[in-house]
Amino acid sequence: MGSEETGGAVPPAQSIVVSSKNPVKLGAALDGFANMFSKDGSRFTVKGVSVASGVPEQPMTDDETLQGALNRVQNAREAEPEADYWVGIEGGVNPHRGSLESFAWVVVTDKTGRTGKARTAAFYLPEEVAKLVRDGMELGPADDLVFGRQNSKQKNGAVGLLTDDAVTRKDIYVQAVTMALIPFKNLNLTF
Ligand SMILES: O=P(O)(O)OP(=O)(O)OP(=O)(O)OC[C@H]1O[C@@H](n2cnc3c(O)ncnc32)[C@H](O)[C@@H]1O
Repeated sequence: MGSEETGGAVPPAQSIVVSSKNPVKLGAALDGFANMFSKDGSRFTVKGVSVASGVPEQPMTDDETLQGALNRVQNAREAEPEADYWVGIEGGVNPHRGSLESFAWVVVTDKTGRTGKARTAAFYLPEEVAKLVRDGMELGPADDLVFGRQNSKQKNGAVGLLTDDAVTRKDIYVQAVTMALIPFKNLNLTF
């Protein structure tokens, strides 16, 4: 029975602030929260803010990438203190057995300080892209150069280009946002 039928008030939407203006990250945050909480009847709004990551534009290790996501959450909270949740998403690469793997870290925090972290699935970059990144180019522009695209980082991303959209950048980010919300779904457990 819906709340209108019972005469109950519809609970207000909860606000999510994402520390980026990249539509891939905003869409992934909204879909991740909906995956985890829409069955509970929760509704969400999302807003993006541009904040510093505090790490290089192209994080080059797993730890640097996680640090960027943590810094973004902190900076988003300072910029928009009235939100219910803050989400930091940082894309990065990491050297692995002679190749470069690509992935992102997601960090979510709420007003109480409860925090969840998750890493996306990782995939290996082709040498044509990896060489440009090792030489100092960001992954987004390197993809655009190798694949002849424009602003692919705000569209299907490297993984979308490499899989012909069987898996997109947003797909792997949605899954990681959902997993980063595990501590918010299991309030009786310790994380
Ligand atoms: O505006 P922001 O939030 O910074 O969004 P961004 O797309 O630039 O993303 P990041 O700073 O998190 O990522 C650092 C760089 O790595 C790139 N990157 C990371 N993961 C990627 C992916 O899956 N596909 C394409 N580019 C990716 C990204 O485009 C940047 O050039």
